[in-house]
Amino acid sequence: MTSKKILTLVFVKEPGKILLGMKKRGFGQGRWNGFGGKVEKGETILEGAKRELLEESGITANSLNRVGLINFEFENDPVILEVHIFKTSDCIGSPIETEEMRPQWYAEDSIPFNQMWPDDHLWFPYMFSNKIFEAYFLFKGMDVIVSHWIKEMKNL
Ligand SMILES: Cc1cc(-c2ccco2)c2oc(N)nc2c1
Repeated sequence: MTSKKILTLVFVKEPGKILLGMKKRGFGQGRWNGFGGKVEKGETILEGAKRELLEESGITANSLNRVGLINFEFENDPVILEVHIFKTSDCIGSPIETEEMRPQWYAEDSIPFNQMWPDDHLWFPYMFSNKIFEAYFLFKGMDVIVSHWIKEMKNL
């Protein structure tokens, strides 16, 4: 019997560069990623994404664009992570380090994929080319992708 945990990921974009955060503790610690986390009771997924971006980076998004939906499954784990991916270039504030994340800008052509989740290099091209996508990844542990698919969508 599987269950779903809904999470968000927000990527802040400026021409030619992307803001990533080094996760300082908890799930995904030691990897660069977007900003996000759980969706709380009583908030929409969009509201949760904006809240997590502000909490983790100090940045306020005036608007977010939905770019992808990824389901992550782990072998021998009934909880599937349903991760809603957003992108924004319409923000207020400069990134600050928080307890959760250490922010850093990266040029689009020098993203530290070797210090990120192993799926990222597979779907980042969809995000950069403004292709809305849906994806599924089956993990064995935290580092090995057993199987996956990615498909471009007209909308989510
Ligand atoms: C298995 C997995 C989980 C996440 C995640 C957790 C919280 C938000 O996202 C990932 O994020 C990325 N980029 N790859 C990921 C793989």
